[in-house]
Amino acid sequence: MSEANRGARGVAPSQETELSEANRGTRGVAPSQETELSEANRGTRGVDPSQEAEPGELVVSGLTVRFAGLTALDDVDFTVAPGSVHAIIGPNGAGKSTCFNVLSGVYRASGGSVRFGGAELTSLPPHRIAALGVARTFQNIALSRHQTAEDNLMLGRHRLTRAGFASAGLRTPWARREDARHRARVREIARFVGVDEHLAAPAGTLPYGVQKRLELARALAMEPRLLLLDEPVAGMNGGERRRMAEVIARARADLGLSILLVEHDMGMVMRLADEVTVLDFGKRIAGGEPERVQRDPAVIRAYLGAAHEPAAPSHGEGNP
Ligand SMILES: Nc1ncnc2c1ncn2[C@@H]1O[C@H](COP(=O)(O)OP(=O)(O)OP(=O)(O)O)[C@@H](O)[C@H]1O
Repeated sequence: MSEANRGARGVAPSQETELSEANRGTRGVAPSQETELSEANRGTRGVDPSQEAEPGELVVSGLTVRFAGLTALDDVDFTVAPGSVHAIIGPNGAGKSTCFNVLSGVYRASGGSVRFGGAELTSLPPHRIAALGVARTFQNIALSRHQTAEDNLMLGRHRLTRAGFASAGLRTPWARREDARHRARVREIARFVGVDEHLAAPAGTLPYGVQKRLELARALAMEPRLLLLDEPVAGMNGGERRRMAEVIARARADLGLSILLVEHDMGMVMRLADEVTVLDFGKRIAGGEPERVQRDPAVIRAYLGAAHEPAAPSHGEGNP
């Protein structure tokens, strides 16, 4: 698959090497980052070492989220293997976005655990989770519309920037060199995602499909190890979908990222995912390889049920 990809996209090998080299260079090598990472790793709060996730592995166990009387996630388990694409699917209101919001620190879990590598994420705020190498995109585009595409990508590099506010503001030579380094990397990522020709344009003026790829580029600009993509092709036309799918496949193949994907487009899921977790009314009802999950009677029932309901069923009352 990776060979086929390489053939199809026509990226010169030198460019590819440069990208992965640069990626290796920036990812987790700066001493300040290392310290932060290992500190978070150390803060594993007395968990049995035998339950430690492998490096880069995401282990979700017993994850439960309650909102006043409504159980949005109910004892959900799944594991994302390092370097794999894992999709979370399910009818509307199944709990997919809630799951993402817990993983990225936006929502607090009511119970259960989310471990990434050695770190427990459920007690960490979003910026600490991002510092561990978890980046996300949103269902609705969340770019800074009036800033240029390039500046939006530079925002993604914020946590990797070591120049303090004062030296950056005073434009010391050191801060200028750092800025140039980040801008070079941003251009490289923009090329990788295919938005480099739009870098000077205000983000809000760009076509929808380009904005969605720009969001992905901003997440990549954080040099993540795990990418959370919330409906990356929602609202796109066929051509844009294919292009996005290709970029996601390359992010896994060339950058070695783990990718967790929430997506309604089953074609995308079948094409991209190594493994699928199916949620319905907050519960995990099936999981495994896409081909098998697609034929699972519980999954078919969940989707047909949703399609045949006059309105989305309410979770509140009947849920345990
Ligand atoms: N902040 C919140 N407060 C109260 N209820 C919420 C909140 N966020 C989500 N919910 C509820 O939790 C349930 C799961 O919602 P969620 O958005 O996670 O589902 P989803 O699978 O992402 O749906 P969709 O495919 O429509 O985006 C829904 O019943 C939703 O109304």
